[in-house]
Amino acid sequence: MIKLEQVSKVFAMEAGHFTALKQTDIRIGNGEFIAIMGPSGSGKSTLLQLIGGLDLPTSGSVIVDGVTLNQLNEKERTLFRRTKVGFVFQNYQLLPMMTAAENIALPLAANRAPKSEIKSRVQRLLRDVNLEGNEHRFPSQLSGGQQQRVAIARALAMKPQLILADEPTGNLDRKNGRDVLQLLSRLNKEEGITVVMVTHDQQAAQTADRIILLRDGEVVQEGQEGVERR
Ligand SMILES: Nc1ncnc2c1ncn2[C@@H]1O[C@H](COP(=O)(O)OP(=O)(O)OP(=O)(O)O)[C@@H](O)[C@H]1O
Repeated sequence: MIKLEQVSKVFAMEAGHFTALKQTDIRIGNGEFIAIMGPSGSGKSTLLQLIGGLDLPTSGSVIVDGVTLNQLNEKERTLFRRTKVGFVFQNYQLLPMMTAAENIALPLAANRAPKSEIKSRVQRLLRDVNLEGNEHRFPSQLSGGQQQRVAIARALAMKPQLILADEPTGNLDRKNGRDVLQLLSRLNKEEGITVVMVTHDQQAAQTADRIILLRDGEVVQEGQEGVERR
């Protein structure tokens, strides 16, 4: 369960302060697939960063599976991110000098998993995202959709129960976008992984169980409206 209680995020800037999130309360249950929507600048990415412990709220609490993230020290927060959350970004964020397999192996290597275990886990992950045979390719030798699937495999490496995806289909054409959404949906339905996805795309949002709509740092609508379960 993800709980945001009266969460505000204020950025200090030269010209003064900017409030990106205003005393926001949000609840997301385990196993939900949530789409976060809203106009540009409404606070979507800020919200995702707070849930993932990439940033801290100015006030209020972010609680993930009973752990209050703003009470963790830096080291504990890093461990939380590395072991509990899989991050997926619009621009994939793969390391260009590493092969698909090496990119997927990164979180396992960072966690000092034994080499043999890394090898078998990477093979399994490549299979899971339908990229067998591409392990030795570099990101530049893969399509956008394939790169995003490598990024999803990397996000899954530590077997997180939560995936946070910021515009995962934003750079993809329709077909590749659909494949990525189907993959996220399958992980959600079959593995019970909670997915929180920021998207501008109404059609992508239809994959979710529930849409949370933000405007000017506030939740303006939350619920099933317009959402068709596939
Ligand atoms: N580090 C920062 N310093 C100052 N202002 C910031 C910072 N990060 C975000 N903001 C501001 O907070 C507001 C919300 O940003 P955020 O990235 O969460 O919006 P968004 O809804 O994800 O937008 P988009 O759809 O364009 O990605 C924006 O006005 C942005 O300029």
